[in-house]
Amino acid sequence: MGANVATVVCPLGPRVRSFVGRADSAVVNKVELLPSPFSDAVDLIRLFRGKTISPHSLVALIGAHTTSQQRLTNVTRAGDPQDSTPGVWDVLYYDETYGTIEAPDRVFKFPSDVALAKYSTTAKEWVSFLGNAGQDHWNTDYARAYIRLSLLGVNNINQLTECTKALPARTLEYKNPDQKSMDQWLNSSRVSLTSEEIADRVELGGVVDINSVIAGNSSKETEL
Ligand code: HEM
Ligand SMILES: [Ca+2]
Repeated sequence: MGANVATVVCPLGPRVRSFVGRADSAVVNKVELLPSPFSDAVDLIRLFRGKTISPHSLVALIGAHTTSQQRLTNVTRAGDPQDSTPGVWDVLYYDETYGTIEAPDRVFKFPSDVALAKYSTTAKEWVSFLGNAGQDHWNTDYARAYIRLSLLGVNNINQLTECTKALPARTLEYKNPDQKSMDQWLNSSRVSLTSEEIADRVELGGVVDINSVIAGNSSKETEL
C-alpha cells in the first residue's frame, strides 16, 4: 500500500490496485536473491522468470527507476538520479537509458538497466515505452505487473482487503517549476552532493567545501 501511495503521488504516476492485510515476515531475505545492478540481461530475466515475472513485465517494473536516486552503487555519487526528472513518473528514463535522448552527466545509469534496454528479448518492449506516446502504455503495464509483484509470496490472498479507493488522486500533467535549477545541477560536476550537503550549501550562501564531505576528491569548491 505504501509503495502504491508513493507511486501515485509522483507526478504522472498510475493508480495501482492495492491490497492490505498480508502476513508479513520478519525473516530477512538472502542478499544473493536480490538483482544486482551489474547483472546482464539474461541473468535478470532468469531471476524474475523464476518468480513468474515475464521479461515484458520486468521492463515495465524497472521503469520505477524514473524516480530513483542511487546512493550505494557508487557512494561518491550518492543522490545521482537514474533520469533527468527524479521523482517524476515520466518515460524520460526509458529514453535516456536507451540513448534516444542524451542524458546529462549526472544521470547515473545502472549497467543492468542499460543491458535490459539493449537485449533482444526486452528491447522491443523498451522501445514501445519511448516518447510521450509511451506514457499510458507504460502506466498500464506497470500497474498490472506491480499487482503480481506485490502479491508474490503472499499466502493469505483470500483474506486481503482492497484499499485502492483510499489512494490519493493522480496528477495527469506536470511541469517542474524548479527544472531550471535541476538542469543546472544535472549538468554540474560529477562529484555528487547528498540532500544534506545541498542543504548545507544553501545555508552557507551557495558555496560548500565538497572536500570535507567526500574524502579522496579534489579540494575544489563548487558553486551552487
Ligand atoms: C533488474 C532489477 C533491479 C535492479 C538491478 C535494481 C537496482 C537498483 C539499485 C542498485 C538501486 C539504488 C540503490 C542505492 O544505491 O541506493 C535501486 C533503487 C530503486 N529501485 Fe531498483 N532495481 C531493480 C528493480 C526494481 C523494481 C522492479 C522496482 C519497483 C517496481 C525498483 C524500484 C526502485 C526504487 C523505487 C529505487 C529507489 C529506492 C530509494 O531511493 O531508496 N527497482 N534499484
Ligand atoms: Ca523521471
